Amino acid sequence: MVHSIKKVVILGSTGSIGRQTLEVVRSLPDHFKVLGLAGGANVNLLKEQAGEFRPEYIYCRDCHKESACNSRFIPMEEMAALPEADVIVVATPGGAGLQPVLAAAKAGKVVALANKESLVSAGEIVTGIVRENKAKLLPVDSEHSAIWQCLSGEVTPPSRIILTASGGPFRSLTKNEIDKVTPEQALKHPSWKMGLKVTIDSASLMNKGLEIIEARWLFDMHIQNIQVVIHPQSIIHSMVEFADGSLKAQLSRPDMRFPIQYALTYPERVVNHTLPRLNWAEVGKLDFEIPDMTRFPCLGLAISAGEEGKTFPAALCAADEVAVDLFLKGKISFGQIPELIAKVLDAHQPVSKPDIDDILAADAWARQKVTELAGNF
Ligand SMILES: NC(=O)C1=CN([C@@H]2O[C@H](COP(=O)(O)OP(=O)(O)OC[C@H]3O[C@@H](n4cnc5c(N)ncnc54)[C@H](OP(=O)(O)O)[C@@H]3O)[C@@H](O)[C@H]2O)C=CC1
Ligand SMILES: CC(=O)[C@@H](O)[C@H](O)COP(=O)(O)O
Repeated sequence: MVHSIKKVVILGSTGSIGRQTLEVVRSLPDHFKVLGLAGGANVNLLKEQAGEFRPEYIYCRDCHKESACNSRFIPMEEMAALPEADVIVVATPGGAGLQPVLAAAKAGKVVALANKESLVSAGEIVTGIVRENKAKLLPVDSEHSAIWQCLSGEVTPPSRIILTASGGPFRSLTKNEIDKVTPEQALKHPSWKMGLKVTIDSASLMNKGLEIIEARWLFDMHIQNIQVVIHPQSIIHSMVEFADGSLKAQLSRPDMRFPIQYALTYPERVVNHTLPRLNWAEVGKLDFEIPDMTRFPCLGLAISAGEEGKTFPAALCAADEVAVDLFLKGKISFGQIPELIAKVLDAHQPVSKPDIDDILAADAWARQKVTELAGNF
């Protein structure tokens, strides 16, 4: 089949998703050209990537314009809207991902979306701008890529989405034990190698809560029809149930290059011999459990914020981002992450039908509130 070479922009190229995106690009040189790269603090890696992939455009948060490399230095929002770009990979984490997603959506781009917080905080606004400008949101998050793939070819909406969760490293610990774990323990994810923030969110099950809200916007489902099942092997990436009770699931080895490649080559599927195949003899069996919201209160907090809507999800996201950072810096315990978020949500004065300024104000308020509350601990 004849295919054109897609020009790809990668925001967050020095992170876990960014590096794996570049691995996919490297393994399929006839399919992609890197048009732009953006990173934060890891200036040396960004320079190395720029040397190898020779992007026309670059952005680096922590370096001076002239020191990055030979590429043209432009802001991330401008890079996300480049007219010649075929696909924009947004893998900048947390609140830093929102403005690039909005810029790409306003420019009608195809967005391979790894950043989940933008949809959690401002799902209605982002999906509205996507629709108005005929942009496309292609999920990279493994669970949402799985659901997207399961829905392919279906003409009736699903009755239920079942998100799988690894359960994280503390799946079998008691509440008391979980509350006291160290950052080092929490960063040992059993099945995925990811950035710091999403790894801590996985350990607290906040990640699954954020993913419920993300799925709500991506697939236009009520939160009550999105459920979570613990599946420690992380081989089934999620499932969809239809009106007739039939279920579809998507499976692969836990390797983010699968959903990244699918989003980049969509609607085609492309042979890539560097991607690992499932060995059923090695897999042996697949296990499932129901999540325990008493031991993992972050999941319940996210579901409540998602059901309440308004500016609650934006406050949840921002509070979580700051709380995770405080935990990683040793300033609060793991058990204090949900405690702080619950207090922030209790104190939040929500705005109904928020516009983007309301979302940004809720985000700023929650960041300040959580810092203030943590100071009292
Ligand atoms: N990792 C994974 O497997 C998965 C991740 N996701 C989501 O994808 C997103 C990225 O995750 P992940 O790759 O793990 O994160 P990482 O922390 O590994 O990488 C983050 C990237 O963003 C850059 N960055 C951070 N802050 C800024 C900023 N303010 N301005 C510009 N660049 C910035 C970092 O630059 P630098 O390193 O140079 O500082 C780095 O390139 C998150 O939203 C996460 O939830 C979703 C599913 C799976
Ligand atoms: C790899 C990916 O997409 C993550 O969202 C991952 O699923 C996190 O693992 P948990 O299932 O432990 O949250």
